[in-house]
Amino acid sequence: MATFAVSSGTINPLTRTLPLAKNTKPLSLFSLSISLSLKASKTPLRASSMSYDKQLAAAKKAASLAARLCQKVQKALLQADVQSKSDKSPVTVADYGSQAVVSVVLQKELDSASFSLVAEEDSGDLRKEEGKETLQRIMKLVNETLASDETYGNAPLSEEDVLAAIDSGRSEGGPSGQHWVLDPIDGTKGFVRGDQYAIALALLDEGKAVLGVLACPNLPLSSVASHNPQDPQEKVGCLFYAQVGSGTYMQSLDGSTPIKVHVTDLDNPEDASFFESFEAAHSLHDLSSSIAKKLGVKAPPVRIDSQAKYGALSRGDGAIYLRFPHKGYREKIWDHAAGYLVVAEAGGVVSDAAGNTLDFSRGRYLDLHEGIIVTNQKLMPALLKAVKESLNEKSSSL
Ligand SMILES: Nc1ncnc2c1ncn2[C@@H]1O[C@H](COP(=O)(O)O)[C@@H](OP(=O)(O)O)[C@H]1O
Ligand SMILES: [Mg+2]
Ligand SMILES: [Mg+2]
Ligand SMILES: [Mg+2]
Repeated sequence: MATFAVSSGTINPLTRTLPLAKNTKPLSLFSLSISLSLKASKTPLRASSMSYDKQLAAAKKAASLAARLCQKVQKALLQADVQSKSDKSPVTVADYGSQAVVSVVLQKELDSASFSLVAEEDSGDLRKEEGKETLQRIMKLVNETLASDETYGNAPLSEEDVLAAIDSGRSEGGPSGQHWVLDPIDGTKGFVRGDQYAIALALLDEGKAVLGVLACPNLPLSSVASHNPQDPQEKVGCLFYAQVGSGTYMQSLDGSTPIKVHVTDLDNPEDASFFESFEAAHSLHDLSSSIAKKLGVKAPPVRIDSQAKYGALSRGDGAIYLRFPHKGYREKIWDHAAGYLVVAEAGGVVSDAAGNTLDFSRGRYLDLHEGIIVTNQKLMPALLKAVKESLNEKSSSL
């Protein structure tokens, strides 16, 4: 299979040839390859106890276990060679299973009395007669996954427990109190293709994102830009996490020493590269091209699925992320909350096309002015200008 899937000036360096993350090399090798390729400093975690430390530890554990479940399903899916889009059942199983695992872990680790979760999936279809078999499969997967962690080994969940765990994600969120925000598999289409996906978990406090965790099982530990999927030595599986005011860290999903990451400090757009959705249905590729051209960006777009784009940008793999959904689409908070904080704490800026910061306090939807743009502080003024000009040209040509 090709190392790079190149089509019409586009690079997708992360094809399905990526191996799934496994327990592999000693930690020192991870640290070496990461620090060489990312030029990121190895910084010890802050010793002082922050107010969200306990929630962060629970969120990392929850996302890592959910990633384990997803990896298992994706592996089976690819081996069985049934990744046609018409066969949605394995995806459904992984989406629900991941949501149940995260919900259970958070409630076990934290005070469940005040637990509020805004999550993508609900159990409606699983409670129907035709959902019975799927529910059985999910229950088995969830129990196997929880049992793989020694702390949860001996109390298997019933079908009703699994349904309740999934449905705990029905919170509406909002501007007051604390709410977890979960996308159990972001980038479902990438997941089915064997490409990128993420488990994205954030915590909102009084409407603001205060924690962001992104588990990206297929993302290389080294930069996407230098990634060679045909190199069997190259490791994949990243866990990004950010706590408000404390920066962004990345470690291997297998548990290497965390390193602090930063967005690129590029100030010349000619040297920048930009990310966008792999799926043209999710973002207007033509509009991104026009913006990039105005800015003077020379490199072709890097198209990858899911909030792995935010993770990759937070460590400087690329400088810009452009997302312009088709008219009428309403963004959801779980598609951006975790990625937003991961980038913001790494020194980046995330805004809508008018330069407004994202507002996660309005419930399940993220209402904004046309599109989401992400870059570093130096490039943002020029990017906003290019976006404005391109949008004006687009509307005057209609
Ligand atoms: N028509 C559309 N326009 C924009 N985003 C869409 C869309 N249809 C689905 N999406 C969202 O795009 C997300 C994936 O983003 P990306 O293109 O960056 O991989 C999906 O998340 P899920 O896969 O969790 O459903 C979904 O929420
Ligand atoms: Mg999503
Ligand atoms: Mg999803
Ligand atoms: Mg979805």
